[in-house]
Amino acid sequence: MSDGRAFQDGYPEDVAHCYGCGRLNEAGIQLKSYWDGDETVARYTPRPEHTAIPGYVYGGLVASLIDCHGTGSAAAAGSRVAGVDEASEPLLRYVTASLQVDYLAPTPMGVELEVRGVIEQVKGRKVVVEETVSAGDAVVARGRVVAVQMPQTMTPAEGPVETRLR
Ligand SMILES: CCCCCCCCCC(=O)SCCNC(=O)CCNC(=O)[C@H](O)C(C)(C)COP(=O)(O)OP(=O)(O)OC[C@H]1O[C@@H](n2cnc3c(N)ncnc32)[C@H](O)[C@@H]1OP(=O)(O)O
Repeated sequence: MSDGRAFQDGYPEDVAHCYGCGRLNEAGIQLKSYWDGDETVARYTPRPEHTAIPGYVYGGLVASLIDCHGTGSAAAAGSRVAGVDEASEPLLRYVTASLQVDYLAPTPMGVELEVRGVIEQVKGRKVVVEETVSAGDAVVARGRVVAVQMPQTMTPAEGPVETRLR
């Protein structure tokens, strides 16, 4: 895994509040994604409140990991193509247009999950990312995210962060 700045640490401050990946959302997951060669990777250990049935992870959490690793991977890949310095400059902003998830096996609690992304396409404002979620040697979910660069019209809400997070 790459050292250095996570993709999400490169999000501009006014869009760093996402529940899944915003570094400024103290109640959130704060997922961190990195390059690993041509692929992308994130690791996360679910918390007790992410339980579906005792011992197993809620599918919505698995979907969130795929969602936010996908948009993070899109931000990194799209920014790279656009010539943004990923180590120091703010990354381009991408939002989820489409999120597909296939649950292949129950996801156990108490295990660090690994999310891997492969950049399938960078085309104009769109990036497509294919992903897997693994628990140890077992692939527990597959996913696909279509991310689109945030339109200029989708501006962050005004007011203090506490208000915007409500
Ligand atoms: C870096 C900071 C990032 C911080 C945010 C992290 C976000 C974390 C993940 C999220 O939770 S984001 C919140 C959930 N997502 C939204 O609220 C997005 C709501 N949807 C929209 O605002 C618009 O539909 C969207 C911006 C996604 C697309 O509208 P556009 O008018 O900009 O897209 P356009 O029609 O120009 O299409 C651009 C390309 O995307 C494709 N596309 C658009 N919507 C699609 C869709 N739903 N499925 C598949 N492809 C889609 C479209 O076909 C086209 O591909 P091609 O260039 O190949 O023709």
